Amino acid sequence: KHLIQVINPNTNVAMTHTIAQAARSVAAPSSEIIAVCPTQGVESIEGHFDEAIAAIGVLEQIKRGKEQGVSGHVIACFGDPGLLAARELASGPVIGIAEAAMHAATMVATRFSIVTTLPRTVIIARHLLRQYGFEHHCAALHAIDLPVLALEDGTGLAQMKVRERCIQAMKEDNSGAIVLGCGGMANLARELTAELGIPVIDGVTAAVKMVESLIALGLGTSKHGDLAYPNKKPLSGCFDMLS
Ligand SMILES: NC(=O)NC1=NC(=O)NC1=O
Repeated sequence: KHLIQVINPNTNVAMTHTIAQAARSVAAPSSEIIAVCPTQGVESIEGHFDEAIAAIGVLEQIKRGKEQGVSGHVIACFGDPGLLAARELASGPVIGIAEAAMHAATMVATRFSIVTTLPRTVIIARHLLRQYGFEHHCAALHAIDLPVLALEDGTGLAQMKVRERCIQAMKEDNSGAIVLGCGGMANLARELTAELGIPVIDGVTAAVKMVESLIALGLGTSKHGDLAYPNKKPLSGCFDMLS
């Protein structure tokens, strides 16, 4: 069995469960999903400040996963917080859910739209589109204008808004696919794909399958150059947990 660590970078236990369920729904029989979230940090990630905090928790979990002998890691937040730092620490592959969903979308459509949570997180998705080279593949970005944890409040309002926004995007953007812009939306993709008749892509499930593929190909994170293990140096205060 290959252990695959799926990290919810926020500390919300309900969302960690949503993410874990989605990951396990597609995991191969040869994979075992270990779903975790930081021991300390922020309950939802809705901007640059939250991402900076969450990145430390991601690194702490990457280190723990390595100690547990996991074969690969997923960063299950649509900002892919701490992705490159995590790749320096990791031996196996590390894939972010935005990266995974965007790549999958470009394989099934020439253009895709993104439906995310708060308007202020749209800029983070834009930065990732540029970083990954997908600016010209993304036709539009939409926000349901609800906070991330509305997806776990049990009212179904956020899920209804996601559905409405996906239908609107399909009509307005002339995109062939839609990317769900939050780890907490992971359980909505299959139903929306069936109902809308358009690939609606969740990054958690996409990332799990991509990590499995890289593991099967014998591809870990390159340790040649900038993703080599961090230079050894003393880490002071609370950061000594990372040394
Ligand atoms: N765009 C987002 O909603 N990002 C996210 N914040 C979280 O806490 N999890 C996400 O996926």
